[in-house]
Amino acid sequence: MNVAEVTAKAEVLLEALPYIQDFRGSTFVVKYGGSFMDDPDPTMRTRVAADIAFFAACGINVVVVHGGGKAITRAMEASGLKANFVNGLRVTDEATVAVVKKTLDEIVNRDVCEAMSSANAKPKGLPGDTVLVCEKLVLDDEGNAIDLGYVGDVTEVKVKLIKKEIADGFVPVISPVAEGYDGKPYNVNADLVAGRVASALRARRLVYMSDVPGLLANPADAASLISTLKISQVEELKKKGVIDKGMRPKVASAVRALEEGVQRVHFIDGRLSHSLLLEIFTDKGIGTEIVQG
Ligand SMILES: Nc1ncnc2c1ncn2[C@@H]1O[C@H](COP(=O)(O)OP(=O)(O)O)[C@@H](O)[C@H]1O
Ligand SMILES: CC(=O)N[C@@H](CCC(=O)OP(=O)(O)O)C(=O)O
Repeated sequence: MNVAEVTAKAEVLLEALPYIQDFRGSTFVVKYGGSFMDDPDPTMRTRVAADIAFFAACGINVVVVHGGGKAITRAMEASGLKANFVNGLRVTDEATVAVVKKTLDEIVNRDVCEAMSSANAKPKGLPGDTVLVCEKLVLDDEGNAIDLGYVGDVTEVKVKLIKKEIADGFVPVISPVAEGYDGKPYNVNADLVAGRVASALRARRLVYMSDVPGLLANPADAASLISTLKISQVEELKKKGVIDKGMRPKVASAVRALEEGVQRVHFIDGRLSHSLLLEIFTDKGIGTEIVQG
């Protein structure tokens, strides 16, 4: 390696220094997206896990919430059940919620923890219904009455239990299931869980990783990235159909988290090598940042 190459490497490290100094002791919540986790290339998951290990080594308290929508749909099909979504949320009857819980806790959570262990990130898998309480979801994101079956809306995050794991040096890895007031497990959209967990922990950063570069003005055109989205622009983009499908719960929970005190919310592409590190530790982010205003 010549001097210029060595210097360039040092410069990259130094660019991260003020961020590392500033973020030490802060809490980040990372939504480990369902879609990109499904990629057949396992190195994708390992790279994200390495980024999380990097944060943890810098003294940042990372909490992971994972999805698993595609894995659930596959497991439903294998059981002869048909997946059906309303505004990005899965219609969940009694047979479906059993498949959801089994798939998330026994397959996806284990996979995420394995990827993190291989990057020495010290994961601690937490079935969501051990740390999240919910009521049945009865209103959609427009305030209209809705009945999706066993779909919950998180009302309590057991912050003490999560903080205890962090204090013991673990990265909590939470599945998107919550315990209802009837003691039964409910299916909760993972983006909504990530937002509620971030608010409850007063996180400094909430990062949603998915399989798109961020929020796109035209979902069919990857080059149409909206770098900064103000809360005041959300309604219009919803009316135009730009914020649709899986983006609806993502944007709704991002807005709510900001209103509840989370400092910044990012949407980034989990398929892109080390997008998490680049978004947080460099001067120019790469995805969509959602801000107050
Ligand atoms: N304006 C938009 N920009 C980007 N993606 C969009 C947009 N509108 C809808 N989407 C869809 O949202 C999906 C991401 O949400 P979701 O399926 O819930 O992903 P994940 O499971 O990774 O959280 C994208 O794959 C895309 O199909
Ligand atoms: C109520 C609801 O829709 N729950 C989601 C939970 C998993 C999830 O959100 O996974 P992704 O992040 O991969 O989409 C579902 O059943 O698909």
